[in-house]
Amino acid sequence: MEKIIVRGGKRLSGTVKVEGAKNAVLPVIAASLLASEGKSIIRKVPTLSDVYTIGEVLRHLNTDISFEGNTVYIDASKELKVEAPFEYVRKMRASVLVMGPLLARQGKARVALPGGCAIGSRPIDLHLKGFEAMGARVSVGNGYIEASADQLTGAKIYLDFPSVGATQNIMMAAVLAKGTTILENCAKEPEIADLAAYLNKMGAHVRGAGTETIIIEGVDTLYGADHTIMPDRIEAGTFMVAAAITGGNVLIEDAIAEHMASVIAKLKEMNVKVMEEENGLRVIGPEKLKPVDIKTMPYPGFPTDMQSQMMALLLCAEGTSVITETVFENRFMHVEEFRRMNTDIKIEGRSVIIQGPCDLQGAEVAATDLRAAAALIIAGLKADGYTRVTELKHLDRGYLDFHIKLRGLGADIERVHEDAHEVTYEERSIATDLNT
Ligand SMILES: CC(=O)N[C@H]1[C@@H](OP(=O)(O)OP(=O)(O)OC[C@H]2O[C@@H](n3ccc(=O)[nH]c3=O)[C@H](O)[C@@H]2O)O[C@H](CO)[C@@H](O)[C@@H]1O
Ligand SMILES: C=C(OP(=O)(O)O)C(=O)O
Repeated sequence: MEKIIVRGGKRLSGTVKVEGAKNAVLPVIAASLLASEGKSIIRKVPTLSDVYTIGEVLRHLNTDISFEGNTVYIDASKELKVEAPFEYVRKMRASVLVMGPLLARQGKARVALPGGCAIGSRPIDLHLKGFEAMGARVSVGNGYIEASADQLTGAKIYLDFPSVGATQNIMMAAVLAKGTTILENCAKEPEIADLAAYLNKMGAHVRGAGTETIIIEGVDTLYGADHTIMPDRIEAGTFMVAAAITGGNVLIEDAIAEHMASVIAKLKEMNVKVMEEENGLRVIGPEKLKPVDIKTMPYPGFPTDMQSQMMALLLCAEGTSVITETVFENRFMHVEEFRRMNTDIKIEGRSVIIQGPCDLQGAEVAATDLRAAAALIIAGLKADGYTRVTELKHLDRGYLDFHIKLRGLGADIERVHEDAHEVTYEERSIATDLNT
């Protein structure tokens, strides 16, 4: 078993660069299945375990995919298989994003039901309703969802909730449908606009991505395209919180302020200085943090993917803060782990009440999801003594070289095997690299 061991008390300073966004690259790689001609080149790809998993799914579906550093080459021109088995979907629910492209291109998709996960039940009914509205027959049986249609047709679709995944899956189905699709109340996350930009480079006609109405005119054929993935706004936000909790001074290179307005607003309300510089955002942590209330919401609201990291920061604020989680039904599993670090947190329904400032103490804690992993490490940066964080498979889904980047900023942190030798970058790459 691997652990990250962090000894609190160091102020972070220096520069850290963010990777391409995990939540942008997964749908973009899935969308590459739509190209029946030509090859795609995807740049600034973070080499995370989730990215290798979607790569395995594409290989299984009969595409040629290869990784060279941060660039991925995809040739999906051969006849595709249509089934994404449970072994992949179980590892990563975003595997369901191959459903829209397969249905659009092959007229059929069979994908294992994703089931719940550590943050809630996460159904995909809105994805399926969208496919049905475009004329697909959808059935569920033996743990699989099957959808088929000789030719999808454009439709007017209203999403009951602005689901990120449903917006992406329906968009990817609609680009090859006959006629026009109008998708209303859709998700407005920057990752949706990134996907639309890639689809348009492939020859699609998508307008309005990033607003609540997306209009898609179907085309007959899509082609491979060259696309650079947007910077990861959640990784950027995570380092902003890490800088703030240590009273540090850190430049987060490639962070885009426009993508992070809600996070920046809350940090400023807490007395953290956030300044836009030419190549990123500078964050300077204050002597004393002010408490704030936070409610997670779809974009441009406060992101649920920053909720646990902000909880770590609010533990150090002078007074009472309330966090309300409205996006996922059960994303407070990390509270029990924070309690092991001498904190005062109460859960009331969908809210937590945090009484700060806590005298954080290092402890052995287990990551419950990928953002919780980062949040526990961040708390460890401030805690007295050693914090040992286990279940690092979650961290590796979403953060590349997290401890190495923190150490570059001055943190006292290492990643070790149970037998206590430090895990090198090469060892981890060998363990996850699809090409070996
Ligand atoms: C790979 C990726 O990009 N993951 C992100 C994506 O997940 P994901 O696309 O799964 O998130 P959604 O926006 O779809 O889910 C939000 C809420 O809608 C519900 N829902 C969703 C679809 C559906 O058909 N029915 C339904 O009820 C979900 O259970 C959840 O409560 O957006 C989330 C919300 O910003 C982020 O936390 C995830 O990091
Ligand atoms: C919840 C997340 O991802 P996923 O939807 O892939 O589980 C996340 O990125 O915080």
